[in-house]
Amino acid sequence: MIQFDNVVKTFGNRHAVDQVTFRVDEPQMVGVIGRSGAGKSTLLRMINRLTPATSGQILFEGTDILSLNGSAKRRWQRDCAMVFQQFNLVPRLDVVTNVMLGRLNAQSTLKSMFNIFSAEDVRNALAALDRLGIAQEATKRAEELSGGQQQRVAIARALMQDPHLVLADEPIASLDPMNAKIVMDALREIHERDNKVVICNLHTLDTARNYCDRVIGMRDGKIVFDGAPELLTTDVAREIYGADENFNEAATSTAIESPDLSVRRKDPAGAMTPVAVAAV
Ligand SMILES: Nc1ncnc2c1ncn2[C@@H]1O[C@H](COP(=O)(O)OP(=O)(O)OP(=O)(O)O)[C@@H](O)[C@H]1O
Repeated sequence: MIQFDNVVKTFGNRHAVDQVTFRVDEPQMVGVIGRSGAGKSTLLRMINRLTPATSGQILFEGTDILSLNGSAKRRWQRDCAMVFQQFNLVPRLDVVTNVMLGRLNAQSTLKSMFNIFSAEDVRNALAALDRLGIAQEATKRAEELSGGQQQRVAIARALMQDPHLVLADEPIASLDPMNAKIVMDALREIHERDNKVVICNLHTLDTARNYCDRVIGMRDGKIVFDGAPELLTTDVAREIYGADENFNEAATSTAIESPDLSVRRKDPAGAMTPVAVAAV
């Protein structure tokens, strides 16, 4: 599916992402963790070409996405939907229009300029909002919604893109624990029901452990851990976060109540397996 080969991103003489190589070969929910400045956002932003890579290759199903230009690049950006920490909605527009903006790259420039959407777009947007449990807010302005509701609108907008993969850059960093759980549950549901790759930057270890099939740990731009959440011991976490023996996991906790993934996480063959034996 997606493959990184020796990807580097430098800002001046600083390596934000340093020789990163990994591949995701099946629809997985991948959590990327690491302390602030480790390179998580830069990694994600290179996938959808918001940040240009300095060198290396990113392949999606064999296509070198770093060399895409013009309409091919726009099509790719539609195919990998991005969810941001700050939601990136248009505050004064109503919710349903915000969701339909996910279709923009799929329509003509003229239609895009005037926000002209078809009846089918409206139906699909309402269905996406319904799936996220907020269809009743469709006619409100985005700015009238709580943070958690706005993030669900942003996820509905991502769904409108019918993406190949969903990239979420610290989607719960601005949310309280209850809304964080709703948003993480929604991302997990998209992964499971639609069989999508979801790559999610997370600040907190417990969220990565609870929701992800695979965790990538970054430190100083490099991948220092790549494995199943069960392998993410305190010692490994210490290495990722660069903390000494006084490292306290609670400092990276959001206290989200754990979902019961024991009956949900899939093995590579698609069969359900308990968390303890789930493979990367
Ligand atoms: N546009 C930029 N210009 C210069 N330096 C940048 C830019 N974007 C990121 N960096 C630097 O690259 C490094 C990695 O940043 P990045 O935002 O990817 O880290 P992060 O792990 O996502 O951090 P956080 O969790 O705080 O968002 C940092 O040292 C950062 O200062």
